[in-house]
Formats: sequence, C-alpha cells, structure tokens
Amino acid sequence: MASQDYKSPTHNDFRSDTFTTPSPTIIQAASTCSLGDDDYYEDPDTNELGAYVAELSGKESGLYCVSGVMSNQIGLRSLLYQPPYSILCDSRAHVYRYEGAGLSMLSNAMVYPVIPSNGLYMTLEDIKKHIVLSEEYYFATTRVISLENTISGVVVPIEEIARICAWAKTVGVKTHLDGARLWNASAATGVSIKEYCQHFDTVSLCLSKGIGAPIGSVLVADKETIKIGKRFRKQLGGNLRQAGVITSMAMVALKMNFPNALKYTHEVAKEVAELCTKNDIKLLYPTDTNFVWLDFSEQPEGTAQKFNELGKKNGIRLSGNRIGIHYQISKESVEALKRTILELYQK
Ligand SMILES: Cc1ncc(COP(=O)(O)O)c(C=O)c1O
Ligand SMILES: C[C@@H](O)[C@H](N)C(=O)O
Repeated sequence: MASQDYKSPTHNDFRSDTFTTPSPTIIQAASTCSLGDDDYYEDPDTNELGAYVAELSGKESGLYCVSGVMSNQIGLRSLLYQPPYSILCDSRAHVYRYEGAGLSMLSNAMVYPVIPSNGLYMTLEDIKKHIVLSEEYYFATTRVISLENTISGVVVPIEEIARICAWAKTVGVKTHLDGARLWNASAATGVSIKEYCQHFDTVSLCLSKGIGAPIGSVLVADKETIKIGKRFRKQLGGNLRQAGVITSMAMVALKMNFPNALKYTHEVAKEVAELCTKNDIKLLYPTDTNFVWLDFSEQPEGTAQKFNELGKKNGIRLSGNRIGIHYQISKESVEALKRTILELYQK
C-alpha cells in the first residue's frame, strides 16, 4: 500500500524506514496548523499531539521532541539522580551505539551493554547476570534498565517485558523503553501501545520513521517525570516556537498510518524473507516486522558493497545487510530488490 496520493522520492530506498517522506496530505496539515509558542507550551496542535500519544500509551503526559535521540536522552536523564550511576541496555541499543555518546556526555552515565544470550533480545536472566545493584563506593550502581522494542526489527515479547520491569521495580531500578518502532511491535502482535508502555517509567515513541511524519518523537511518562524532562529539553535547545507547523503534520501521519501502513510493510518484509528462505539464503534475525537482515557472516569480504552496487544498478538504495521496508516503497522497487538479492547470491 504505497501512499496512494503520491509517489515518494524514496519509493526505492531500503536503507531505513527513516526515509519516509511527508505526502501532500501530510504537508497540507501545516497550512491550517496552530501557531502558538511551544516554549510557553501554548501551541494547541503540539499540546494535542502530546496528549494524544500520552493517551495511546496510557501515560499522564507527552513531550514533543524533535528527534528520537532527543526523546531517548531526555527520558533517560530524567530518571537519573546524583552520579555515579549506570544504565544497562542491549549491546546493540540505539541509546548506547548511535546517539553520539549522549549517555556519557549528557547524563554522565556509565553503560553496561549486554549481549543477549538468545541473540535476539535481553531476558531477565541476562539482566540479572550483568546489573550492578550494590551501593558500595567501588561501583556505578545501575539506576535504569533501557529496553528497545522492536530491536533490529525483532519484537520483544510482552511477557519478557513484564518480567523484566516487574523485577526492576522490586530492586528499585527504573525502566526506559526506546520505542522508536513500538508502533511496529503493536501492529505485528496486536498488543496495544498502552499494554507495552504500562511497564515502563519513560517511553520514547518516534513519529518520523514508519509512521511517516517528517520530524519528531514524543516522550511519554507521568507528569512529574515530564516536568523534569522539560528542563532537559530546554537545555538541549529542544523548545520550539511555532511547533504546530511540524506537529500538525505528525498528527495526520500518525492517524493515517498506524497500524495499517505498518502492517503492509511487515507483509512486504515477510514476502522478501520467504524468497530468501526458498532460495536457501540465510537470514540473521527473524523477520518479525519491517526489517529483513541478510546474514553475510559466511559471505566473502566485500559482499555488502557488492550488494549496494547491484542495488544501484537495479535502481534501488541499499545499506548493507539490513533491508528496511517503509510504506512508501513501491511494488517495482520490491521486485528490483528481489532481483538484486538473487543476483547477489547467483540464484
Ligand atoms: C531504535 C532507534 N531509536 C532511536 C532512533 C533515533 O531517532 P532519530 O533518528 O529521530 O533521532 C533511531 C533512529 O532513527 C532508532 O533506530
Ligand atoms: C542508523 C539509525 O540511527 C537509524 N535510526 C536507522 O535505524 O536507520
């Protein structure tokens, strides 16, 4: 279901779902947006978006942030007091690997990265093995467990989330969810955003990926934590003036695309995964949502580069072994992708 009212310039871009572009319908929202000053929290469209996402998540309050990095870093910082302290997360976590070392520079936090024993997502057993609960002066006591769902496109089971967060509460550790693609987890499992979010103290929800908004994320939490987060957003220069220009578009995108546009991307991803399986092409992770991961570990050096070049020849954009499907990917691009994969493996 590529967006019916327009063909995105990124209809052939499989590098990531961050490449969704606002359709005319989404852009149109900006022409009738409210123009309040969001530094005074007086912009109706921005307040409405925060309240709407908070309602979906079952949290008291939502704070609009201009990026997922900002909402993650504010969410985590708002749960931390008096360093030294540590945050425990998956060794692949975005908050640890791809946010400019924000945890060490903005939060002065140590990070304990954990390689999940099942290779897919951290379990409570993994966490218990690596968490530091001692208050002894030797240690940076773990104050927050940060999960990511989906992680590498894999859905973390709600049962595991419930176990981890319930246990964290018993030992006085806070929990954050990087829910950049929680929309995808919900669309894939039918578990509501609210059911996922109820377990966490803070949740960051991106609107600029599969949802298709041009900019932004929303951090949701209780009122007190969001009040603390507002100070950190101000410090980061994240308080906008007439934010309605972009939050109006985000609201339209969210209402238009969740969950059906995401379900479509999951169907396409499964179709590509099935082609691989049928041709004995190994995948690195299960295709739970909108990412297909080719396993290049047994392929010759330079396979990723060769894949990108073959893609370019076939008119599509690739970025190594991770294939990202977004709702604006065209059918002809999917066919070109399939041809490219079969060419790469000489099938
Ligand atoms: C899992 C995850 N969290 C957070 C982010 C950060 O979002 P943004 O690029 O909007 O800062 C990304 C990247 O897009 C991501 O993949
Ligand atoms: C690379 C990373 O920052 C981005 N979030 C992506 O998944 O494409």
